[in-house]
Amino acid sequence: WTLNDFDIGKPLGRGKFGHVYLAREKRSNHIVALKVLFKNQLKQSQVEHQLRREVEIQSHLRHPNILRLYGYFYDQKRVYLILEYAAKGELYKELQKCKYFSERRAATYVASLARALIYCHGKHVIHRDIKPENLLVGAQGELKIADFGWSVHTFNRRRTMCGTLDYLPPEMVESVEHDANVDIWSLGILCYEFLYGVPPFEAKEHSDTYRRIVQVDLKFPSRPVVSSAAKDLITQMLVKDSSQRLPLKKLLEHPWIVQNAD
Ligand SMILES: CC(C)CCNC(=O)Cn1cc(-c2ccc3c(-c4nc5ccccc5[nH]4)n[nH]c3c2)cn1
Repeated sequence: WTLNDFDIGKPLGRGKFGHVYLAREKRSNHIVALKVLFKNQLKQSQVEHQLRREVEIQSHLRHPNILRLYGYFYDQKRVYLILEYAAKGELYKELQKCKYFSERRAATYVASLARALIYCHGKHVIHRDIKPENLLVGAQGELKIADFGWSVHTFNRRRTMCGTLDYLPPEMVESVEHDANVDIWSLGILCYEFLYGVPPFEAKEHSDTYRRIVQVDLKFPSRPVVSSAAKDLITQMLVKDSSQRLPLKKLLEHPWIVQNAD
């Protein structure tokens, strides 16, 4: 591929992804999202090898709820990622607009994310960074894990935690090694945020958020009204001991998911 294979359209997202443009591949008229990364920026942050590894992983992941990486190419100064275009944009904008989701919508999203994570874990890929900012919505309203987090992961390794801590499980906050069960925790956080509009351990100061996470200081507000089945599921996912968290396969059999997910 080269840049000449594409007609470039409007910028997507708000530049927080770096530069991502709507683009159309000329021969097939296929619409894609073209992400442009500057080589000198990659060099500065020593992420070239990480990027190559992420590209390698992502190009082998084929799942309806994981945003496709179709390919990549580069020129003198830039690396271009040819990504799937998600017609309905960023999920968190939708969440901000309607404050919180219905139980049916939340359960449908959680079930599709659980299936995507089961697929990833089956391929020994973990920590798909599933906070709302990393989720896009396809033309049929289906969720797509876009995993912008690859750069956040990398920088996190080199710098103190930046951005929100809300999604980090105790083992990561206490920076002990983590396994696929971190994704169960993050999905529990996401499920809570879908239903209440805010993550469970949110606090003004990072230090307070840390403390609430490691103490699993889980409280359910009285508003909005949420079913006890939903609260039961969240309680089984937000468990400090990662080996005691509800396995994703069991999540798909939980009454709240069975009764509410489409
Ligand atoms: C290193 C590598 C393999 C990771 C690959 N993943 C990324 O680079 C993550 N990433 C995805 C994007 C991205 C951003 C926005 C979109 C969109 C999109 N559709 C929209 C519709 C309306 C409004 C905004 C939209 N953005 N579709 N696909 C996208 C893809 C940006 N970075």
